[in-house]
Amino acid sequence: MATKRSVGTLKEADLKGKRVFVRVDLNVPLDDNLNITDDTRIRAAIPTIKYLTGYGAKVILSSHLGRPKGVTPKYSLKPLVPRLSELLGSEVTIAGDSIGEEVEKLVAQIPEGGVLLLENVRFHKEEEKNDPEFAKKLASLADLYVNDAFGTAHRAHASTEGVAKYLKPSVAGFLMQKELDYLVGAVSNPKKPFAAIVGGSKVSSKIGVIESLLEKVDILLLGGGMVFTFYKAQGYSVGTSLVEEDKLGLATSLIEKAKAKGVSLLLPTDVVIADKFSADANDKIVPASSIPDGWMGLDIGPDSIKTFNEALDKSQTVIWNGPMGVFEFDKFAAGTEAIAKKLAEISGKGVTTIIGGGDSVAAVEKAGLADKMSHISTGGGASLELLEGKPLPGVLALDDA
Ligand SMILES: Nc1ncnc2c1ncn2[C@@H]1O[C@H](COP(=O)(O)OP(=O)(O)OP(=O)(O)O)[C@@H](O)[C@H]1O
Ligand SMILES: O=C(O)[C@H](O)COP(=O)(O)O
Repeated sequence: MATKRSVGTLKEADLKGKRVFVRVDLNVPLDDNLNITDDTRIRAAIPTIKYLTGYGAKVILSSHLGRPKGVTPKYSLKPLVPRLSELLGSEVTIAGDSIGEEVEKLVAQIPEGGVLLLENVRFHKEEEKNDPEFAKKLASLADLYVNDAFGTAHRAHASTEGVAKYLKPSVAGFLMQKELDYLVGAVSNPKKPFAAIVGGSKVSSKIGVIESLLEKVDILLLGGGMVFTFYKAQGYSVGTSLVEEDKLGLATSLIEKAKAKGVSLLLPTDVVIADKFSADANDKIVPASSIPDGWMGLDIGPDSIKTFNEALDKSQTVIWNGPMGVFEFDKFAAGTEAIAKKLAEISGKGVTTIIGGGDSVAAVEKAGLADKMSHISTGGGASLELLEGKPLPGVLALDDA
């Protein structure tokens, strides 16, 4: 069963004076000094919280951070409090735990329109086990449940799935709804022609998404490290490029499947190659069919960019997952940047452009083009699973619309 798109949403009448348990995904990157290096997920959580406080609800926020094994100070949510308070325009209180007497006392003290942030919910091993008793304890804190943690919706954990069984109504927040509108709505009912761009390092991690997209798209553009497995399967020499030897047959069958479905599958025609995997490697551009021994492909070349751009100019809906090359190294970032620029340009002409999480989002942000896209997903793994057509437990657990 694919994930449903229509879930119950927030209704103002239910809110005044109510205690609302809001699961958000505040799993943001922190540096060694615990400074937030990208606050996108905090900003994305704000509209739902503001809506709830604006209608006089008492908001209990819950999130995980990282993958702690037990209570681990470096995974505390405390460093997030100043930024969260600043963005909300009001002081957020943090509890020392997510269940227990102290938490219950703090919940009882939340004023109408106030926000209490519970400590990292993964400090309890019962969270990831989706332990029903733990879920019941979380549920007992509140009158209703809002799940706005799209980035964690692929996890069936106590605060993302279990709690919805014990707390009604259980509804989606605005971020969750927006993600579903784009990643389920636009993809299942796209304006055509519909193009997908899939890149990233390995074909093995994108098989599901490629197979699922082949059922829906008119054009499929492939880039990144995975293309060398496709080249090798076609008999090209690929030098020392990334190749998954056990996926050669799969690459051939994906090419055949595209043909059978009438999908225009475009592989890069030229590549930027390097003599080592390094930012200061020597580089040159060669046709895809002639990568010399000892060299590896690290980006798509200018001819491929031109062909990909022409295909994108014909499209009305575009979804992008995975960079075209090793964009972390400036020398091999041009292909990824070119795609980001083209998508920004066609977005301005009314084309729906969806960036499906993970490294492609980082690349779009690095290029300063994030606000030009129709939708940038806050979920890496979650958006990939959704695009693969897998049900998301955190969404399935919510009430129907
Ligand atoms: N030609 C290449 N050779 C080796 N690595 C590559 C190549 N092209 C891209 N990559 C690497 O692929 C990585 C991204 O791959 P991944 O499959 O994780 O993409 P993603 O789906 O966008 O990210 P995430 O897994 O975070 O959602 C980048 O770190 C990039 O450097
Ligand atoms: O960053 C993510 O993808 C989400 O916050 C989920 O985190 P997890 O992979 O540790 O479950």
